[in-house]
Amino acid sequence: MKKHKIEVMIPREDIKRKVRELGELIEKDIKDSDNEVICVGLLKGSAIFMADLVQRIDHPVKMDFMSVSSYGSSMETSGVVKIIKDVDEDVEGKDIVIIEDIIDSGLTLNYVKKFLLSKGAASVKICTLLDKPYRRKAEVFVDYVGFEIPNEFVVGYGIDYAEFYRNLPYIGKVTLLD
Ligand SMILES: O=P(O)(O)OC[C@H]1O[C@H](OP(=O)(O)OP(=O)(O)O)[C@H](O)[C@@H]1O
Ligand code: HPA
Repeated sequence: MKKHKIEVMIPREDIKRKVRELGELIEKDIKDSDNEVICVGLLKGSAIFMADLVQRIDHPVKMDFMSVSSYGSSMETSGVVKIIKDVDEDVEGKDIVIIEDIIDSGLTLNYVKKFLLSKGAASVKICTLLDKPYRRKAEVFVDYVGFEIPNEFVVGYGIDYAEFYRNLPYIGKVTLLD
């Protein structure tokens, strides 16, 4: 790992408040659906966000996880998305809410949304804690966004730099030092 420093970008109290708001929004949208609702977290980045968010949804939902990889270096995505672990649940006829930590190029969510629709999901919505809209390579409609952030490399609350820092309770900005 290169020499770097980390500064707080979004403190834990702001994340807490936002997670509560997102949970309420999702609850409002799903509570009248006759379909089963499955929250699908994308590993590993969404794990902490997902765990907090589902507790803020006052409606019975299932939890499932997918693992997808976009090959690349520790700070860049390559554009090639591959499914490492599929959902366990049958998604046919279900309402899916994909839970993601961050959207950057959009390639991951674009691919996963199409994949779940191709398996017969009745609807697929997307909830991301962070949105970096500046480097989109694929169009994705995001239904629920926590924070729009500048084009900085961030870590914490599930998000990693070379697999470290997922355990930080806040979102931090990484600056490389020379
Ligand atoms: O919009 P994109 O450019 O596709 O980038 C976003 C994806 O990249 C990161 O995942 P990563 O592949 O690093 O896996 P991780 O969740 O295990 O950290 C992040 O968690 C998103 O899933
Ligand atoms: O800012 C980021 N941090 C960590 N992983 C990422 N994947 C896309 N953007 C980021």
